[in-house]
Parts: sequence; C-alpha cells; structure tokens
Amino acid sequence: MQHRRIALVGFMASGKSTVGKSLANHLQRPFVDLDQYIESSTGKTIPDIFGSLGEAAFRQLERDALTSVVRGDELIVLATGGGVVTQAANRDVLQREWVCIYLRTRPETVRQRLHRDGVVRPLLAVDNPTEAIRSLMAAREAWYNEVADFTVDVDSLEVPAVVRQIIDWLND
Ligand SMILES: Nc1ncnc2c1ncn2[C@@H]1O[C@H](COP(=O)(O)OP(=O)(O)O)[C@@H](O)[C@H]1O
Ligand SMILES: O=C(O)C1=C[C@@H](OP(=O)(O)O)[C@@H](O)[C@H](O)C1
Ligand SMILES: [Mg+2]
Repeated sequence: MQHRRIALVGFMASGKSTVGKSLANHLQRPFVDLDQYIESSTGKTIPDIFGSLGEAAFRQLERDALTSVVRGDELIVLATGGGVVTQAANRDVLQREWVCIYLRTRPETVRQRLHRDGVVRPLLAVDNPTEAIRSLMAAREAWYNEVADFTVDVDSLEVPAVVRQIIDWLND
C-alpha cells in the first residue's frame, strides 16, 4: 500500500478535501483535489460548470481529470469529488490504479457540515437538501463500498483522528 497512489472517496462533506491535504502532508506526498484541478483546467468554478454546462458535462470533465491527474509514477494523494463513483469507468480506474479510502458518513453529519466550508455543492443547493442527501447517499453507497480498500467511519472523529486511522492502516 505504501507505494501506490491514494484516493479518498465518499459523500459530499465527508472530509475528502480536508483529510486529503493533511494526509498528503503527513506522508510528504503531493496533494491534488480533483474539483480544484477541474476548476483550474477549465477556468470555471464547479457551480458554473453545473449551471452553464450541466451535470453530464461535469462528469465528462471529471472522467478526463481522473486520468490526466496522474503524472508518471508520482504517488499523489487525491481528494475526489463525491460523485466520482457514479461513473463505471471511474470505478474501474479507481479499483485498478488507486488505493481507495472511503470516508463514510451518516446523512446527519453531511447536513451539519454542509455550509461550514463555503463550498457550493450544486446537487445539494435544492429545496430539500435533507432528502437529496438521503437519496444520493442511498444510490451511491454500494459504489463507495465497491471501490474501497479501507473504510473510516468519520462521524465522530476529528480530522487528525481520521488521518491517524488511515496512516495506521497504511503501515499495517
Ligand atoms: N472529521 C471532521 N470533523 C469535523 N469537521 C470536518 C471533518 N472533516 C471535514 N470537516 C469539515 O466539513 C466540511 C467539508 O469538508 P470537505 O473536506 O470539503 O469535504 P469533501 O471534500 O468530502 O466534500 C469542511 O468545513 C471541513 O472543515
Ligand atoms: O457528489 C457530487 O456529485 C459532487 C461532489 C462535489 O465534491 P465534494 O464531494 O468534495 O463536495 C463536487 O465534485 C460536485 O459538487 C459534485
Ligand atoms: Mg471536496
């Protein structure tokens, strides 16, 4: 596990971007956030892409990004977006080429954290976000499990404790 690329997967607001950055720091590896990569390569924000081009176009950009983010043998830590697993091609790449850590959350945790970071998540910017969280999570759960090499239940863990669990597992 030490010599492979690491991808964090999980639902929106599970902590992939935050934990990923800290994990990369600890492991002294380069960190890439897939959403930020898409934003800098397109010059558009995620909400702009959803708003002007639609979700299908975003998924295409995300698929392309997942392969172009890999440069040579660099052992990066990658924070994916929560919907990366909706695409079969991405699940295939994640299973074959990445060690995947699943940050598992309960819907209530997502609800509580949703607005804390100021990140706009277009799929949850709806009239009934609680219902959107519930239904999207139910639809995706099996996919997260399918790609996961290791799962952390993050609901009652602070970020450093999540990072510690991952490092302990990698060192096992
Ligand atoms: N383990 C945690 N405990 C408390 N807050 C957290 C934890 N992990 C992340 N957060 C906070 O939740 C919000 C969403 O985290 P983020 O890393 O953007 O999630 P993701 O990339 O999975 O959508 C941020 O405000 C972040 O600081
Ligand atoms: O779950 C999703 O479909 C999405 C998750 C977001 O990333 P985070 O999981 O980092 O919030 C971002 O990619 C986009 O808003 C779509
Ligand atoms: Mg993120």
